[in-house]
Amino acid sequence: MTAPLRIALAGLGTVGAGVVRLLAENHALVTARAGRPIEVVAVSARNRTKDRGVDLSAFAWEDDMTALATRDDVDVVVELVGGSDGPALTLARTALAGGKQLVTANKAMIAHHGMELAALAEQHGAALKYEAAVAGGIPVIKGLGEGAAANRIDRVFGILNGTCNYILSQMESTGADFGVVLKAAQDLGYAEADPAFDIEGVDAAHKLAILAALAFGTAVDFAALDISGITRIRAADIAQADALGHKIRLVGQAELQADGRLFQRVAPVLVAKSHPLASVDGPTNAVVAEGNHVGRLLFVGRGAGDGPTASAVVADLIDIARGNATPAFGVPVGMLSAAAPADAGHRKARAYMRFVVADRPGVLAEITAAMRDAGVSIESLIQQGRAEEGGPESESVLVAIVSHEGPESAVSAALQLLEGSPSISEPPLVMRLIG
Ligand SMILES: NC(=O)c1ccc[n+]([C@@H]2O[C@H](COP(=O)([O-])OP(=O)(O)OC[C@H]3O[C@@H](n4cnc5c(N)ncnc54)[C@H](O)[C@@H]3O)[C@@H](O)[C@H]2O)c1
Ligand SMILES: N[C@@H](CCO)C(=O)O
Ligand code: NA
Repeated sequence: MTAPLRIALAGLGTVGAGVVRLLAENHALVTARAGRPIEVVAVSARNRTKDRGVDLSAFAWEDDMTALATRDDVDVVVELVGGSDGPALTLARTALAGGKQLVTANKAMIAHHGMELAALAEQHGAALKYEAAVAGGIPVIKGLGEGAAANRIDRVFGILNGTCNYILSQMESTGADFGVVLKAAQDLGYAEADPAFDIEGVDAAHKLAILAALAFGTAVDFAALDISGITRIRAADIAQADALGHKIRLVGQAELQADGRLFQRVAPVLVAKSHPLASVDGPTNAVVAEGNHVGRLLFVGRGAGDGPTASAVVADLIDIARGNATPAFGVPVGMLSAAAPADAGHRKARAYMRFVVADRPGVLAEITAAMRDAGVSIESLIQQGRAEEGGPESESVLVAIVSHEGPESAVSAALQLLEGSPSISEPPLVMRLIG
C-alpha cells in the first residue's frame, strides 16, 4: 500500500464534521478507491471543546488555522470554513503557495478569487478542487470539466441553492410562512452562516459564475451577474403560479451568446410543471448543460447538507490520491477568455408581473395603458383580491399580469412608465416564465 494521503481540515461545522464522519464510516472503500488511506492529521476550528458528535482525539489541533498549511506532515488542506475573504482566503493562498493541494467547499471564495487561486495552484504544481462548492453532492464539476470535456457548451442553467428550493417547495406544499421555513432550512444545515446569501440569490450566483467559467472556458465574472432572490415572493405568487400551471423556482442561467457575450442571471422564475426543473423539490439541486455533441445533460441530487457535501469533498480527495490532475477551470488560467456581459434587453420571454396597488378605480387602466404604450402584450390579468385582510396593506390589492412573449426591454419600459405612480405601493415583482 502506498503512503497515506495526509489531510488537514479547517472548519468542523456541518461539512467538516460530515467529512470526518464519512472518512470513518467508509474508510475501507475510500482507501480501496483512492489506492491508499486518506488520513486526517490535523484540524482547526473556532471552538476546541465543542461536541460535534465525531471523534477528533486522534488529530492534532491548531488554534490558528493557517498553521495547517505550513505543517510538514500535511499533503492536502481542506478548507471548510467559508467566507470569500478573511481566514479562508489566507489559508488557501498559504497552502497553494507552499505547494500543498487545496480542496474547498467555498463557492464565495472561488467566485471571487478562483482565478487567482487557480493561477497559484498552477504555478506551484498543486491541485485546486472544489466539487462541493457547486451543487453540493452532485458531481457537476467533474461532469462538466471531465465527462463533457469533449463538447462545446453554450448554455448551463439550473437550481443551485438548496435553501431557496427547500423554502419554495415547502411554502408550495404546506402553505407555511417564509420565515418558518427558512428557520427549518437553517436547522437542517442547508443555509449559509448568513442566510441572506441564500435568500438573496448570492450563493446561487457564486455557483453560477463558477459553472459558467468551467462550461464556457471564460474568466469567472461574478461582478457581471444579474441577481435577484426570493425574499419578495408571497404565498399569493405561489398560488398564482400554480393556477397558471407553473411552480416558482430560483434558477441560475448562463449562456455564451452567439455574439460572444456572456449572459448570467440568478432570479426566481415560473417553471412549467412539465419542465424537469419543476419536479426538483426540497434541498435538491439540478443542473442542465447543453453540449454540442452530447446534447442535453441533466444532473440532479442533493445540493446541501452534511452527507452530500462531504461526499463531494471526499471525491476530490480520492481524485488527488489517485493523481488525477485536471486544471481547476478545465484549461490553464491563461487560456480562459474574457467575455463582455450581455445586454439582456433583447432576450424574449413571457413575464409574470405582480403589482400591489391601491384599491381604487382607474388603477388597472393605468397599468394596462403603460403596457400598451411600452408594447407589452397582455396574455392574462388577474386581480387577486385584498392583500392581507386587516393588515397594514388592507387598502391594497394584488394584481398579476402575464405577458405574451416579448423582449425584456419592453417590460422594463412599461415598469419605468409606472415608476412613481401613487397607485402602486411597492416595486413590482417580475418573474420570467420558462417552459
Ligand atoms: N452546509 C452545506 O450544506 C454546504 C454545502 C456546500 C458548501 N458549503 C460550504 O462549506 C463551507 C462550510 O459550511 P458549513 O455549513 O460547514 O459551515 P458551518 O458554519 O457549519 O462551519 C464552519 C466551521 O468553520 C469554523 N470557522 C468559521 N470561521 C472561523 C474562523 N474565523 N476561524 C476559525 N474557524 C472558523 C467554525 O468554527 C466551524 O467549525 C462554506 O464555505 C459553505 O459555503 C456548505
Ligand atoms: N447554502 C447552500 C449550501 C450548499 O452550497 C445551499 O442552500 O445550497
Ligand atoms: Na458538486
